[in-house]
Amino acid sequence: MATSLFLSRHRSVRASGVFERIATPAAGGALHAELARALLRARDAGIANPIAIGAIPFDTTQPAELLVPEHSEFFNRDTLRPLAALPLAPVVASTSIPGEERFKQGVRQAVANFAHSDIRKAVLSRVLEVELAGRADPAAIFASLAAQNPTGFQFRIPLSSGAELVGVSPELLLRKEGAHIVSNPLAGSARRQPDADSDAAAGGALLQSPKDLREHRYVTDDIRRLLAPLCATLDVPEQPSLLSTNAMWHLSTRIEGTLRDPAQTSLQLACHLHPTPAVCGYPTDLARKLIDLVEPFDRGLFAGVVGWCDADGNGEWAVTIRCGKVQGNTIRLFAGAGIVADSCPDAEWAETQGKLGTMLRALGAARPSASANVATAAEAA
Ligand SMILES: C=C(O[C@@H]1C=C(C(=O)O)C=C[C@H]1O)C(=O)O
Repeated sequence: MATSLFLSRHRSVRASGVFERIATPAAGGALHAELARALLRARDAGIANPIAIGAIPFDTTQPAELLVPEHSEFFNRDTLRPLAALPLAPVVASTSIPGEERFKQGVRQAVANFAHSDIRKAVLSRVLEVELAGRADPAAIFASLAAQNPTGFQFRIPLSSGAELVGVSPELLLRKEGAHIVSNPLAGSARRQPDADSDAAAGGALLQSPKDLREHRYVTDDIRRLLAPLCATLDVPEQPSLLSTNAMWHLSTRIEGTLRDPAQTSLQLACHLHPTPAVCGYPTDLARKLIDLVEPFDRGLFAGVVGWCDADGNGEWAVTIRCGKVQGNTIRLFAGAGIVADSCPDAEWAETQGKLGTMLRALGAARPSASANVATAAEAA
């Protein structure tokens, strides 16, 4: 059984061995009691500081992919030696589902829908099925991804099917330490540019873009609505700031709060917020229905939640984006974009291309962007 990894500027975790797997779906809430019992069993079995690590799917009625490992250790990411580059089989083919025309048609369909419904935002995504000449090695992909993306949340989660989830998310859904919580939603995006001046201009334009500011606002308003009743203090900055990855600029808001009742676990709180309008839309239930109608594939773990939680409920959960599911010779990559009334199909397609660039570059299948060399990447939280 491969190692599970979740790297963060905060605390990084490495876990191995399977004490128990937990597949109870997050919807309905039974998962949290089940997890608490599993962590108690682990402690009774002699595991000193048991944790759970893994992922929750976008659709929370689907099985969770959590495990309580036999061994886990926390470490400081900065002290990690750079992972040695491992040989990667070359990419031989890639197929988008849906294809370009069908995706743009979906954007038009969503925009038309807004005029006749209460939906204000829907996040539409696509899959890129990438086939390699040989076995897709998750360790090699992770090493390449970590070397190219030193910030954000790098993760490697072995799944019950034998596949692996690998990615680097820039988006913190929820971190909890005692009563202190932080969430750092992202929404509203622009592609990084190859030369420094146009790159800075693209970031500056994003910060002023009414369309992107609106897209972002749906997310922060919804997170405020969900967290305010649970918090004694809650700070939601009025204006977003910029966060950059190697491929994208994002509008970003760091939300911080103090819980009234610190007994809620980080996973309970993450599930309370999930899915935010950053990956689903607004209002949530209507947007989810529209996504079901328009997207011709199952998101699975994409746009879900990935991270870890300890027996005191402390932990950190990122939004499962900029990722792929690795199995055999293939890796299934995912990317989405928030659609609002003034969205343009060409620009939304280009946004998903930009987002796919992070994983494609790790696979050696995209030109390295000059912007990847700009050492300004801010970091979530
Ligand atoms: C859905 C994705 O990203 C989400 C959507 C964003 C947007 O629409 O601007 C930005 C960051 C993420 O919250 C993705 O990367 O696939």
